[in-house]
Amino acid sequence: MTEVIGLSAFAHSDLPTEEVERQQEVYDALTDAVRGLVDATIRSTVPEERIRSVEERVRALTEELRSEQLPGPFGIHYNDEGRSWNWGNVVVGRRNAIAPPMELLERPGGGLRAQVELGAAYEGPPGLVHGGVTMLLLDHLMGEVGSDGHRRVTMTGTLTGRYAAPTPLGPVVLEGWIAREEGRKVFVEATLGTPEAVTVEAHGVFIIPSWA
Ligand SMILES: CC(C)(COP(=O)(O)OP(=O)(O)OC[C@H]1O[C@@H](n2cnc3c(N)ncnc32)[C@H](O)[C@@H]1OP(=O)(O)O)[C@@H](O)C(=O)NCCC(=O)NCCSC(=O)Cc1ccccc1
Repeated sequence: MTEVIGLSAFAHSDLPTEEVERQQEVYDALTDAVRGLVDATIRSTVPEERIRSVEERVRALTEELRSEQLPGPFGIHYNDEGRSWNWGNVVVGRRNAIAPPMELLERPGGGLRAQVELGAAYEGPPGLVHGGVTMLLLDHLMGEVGSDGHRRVTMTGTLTGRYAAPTPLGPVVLEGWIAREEGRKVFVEATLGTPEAVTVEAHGVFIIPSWA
């Protein structure tokens, strides 16, 4: 059953959490393999004729996966045990090879933190993380912070960032916290950087929508 709330589609599922976890392991392995393929596609130096042969085999694998597929995006699924899974999400999706993926952890003192490894697929300026990617990760983390443990829905209203220094590809750390709240507005602050230094500071107004 799919329930449409505001702009989002949430699908109720009868899958028990144990089965969700089992399936997640299966897809984690596939997604990790595809992520490796993305990185290898960028960095491979094998001769051109081998590239053509790999292309044919990748197309065949894609056809095999497409033989049975959803009519649209994955959406957010949830069961009666309170487990939800958004495996298509561009930042945290366990079946999305574009997602690093980012795993969210509790931040001491409140809010959330995360550590991700950003490789060649996230490059903007040479050797550096694309500025849009850093804001993508920050937006997601800050949205989750604003939701206060999924207690409420929040959507990004306004997001601003200050790029204080370039972010090299490699390990990246993020943290975000609620600065204050005014009615339906949740003011969230966050930082992103290397394990040694903050490179981006972000401020966001996350809104609890009128329809929520
Ligand atoms: C929902 C809303 C943002 C606001 O609509 P309504 O509910 O009708 O709001 P209403 O007009 O009743 O004003 C209430 C109060 O709020 C204020 N205010 C209003 N707007 C803004 C503003 N832009 N910026 C700042 N403040 C604003 C307004 O002045 C008023 O303040 P007041 O009480 O007078 O002091 C709507 O414009 C929308 O859907 N925009 C698209 C959002 C979208 O697509 N975002 C991207 C996808 S989410 C994502 O990717 C991240 C994510 C990841 C993971 C997890 C979670 C998140």
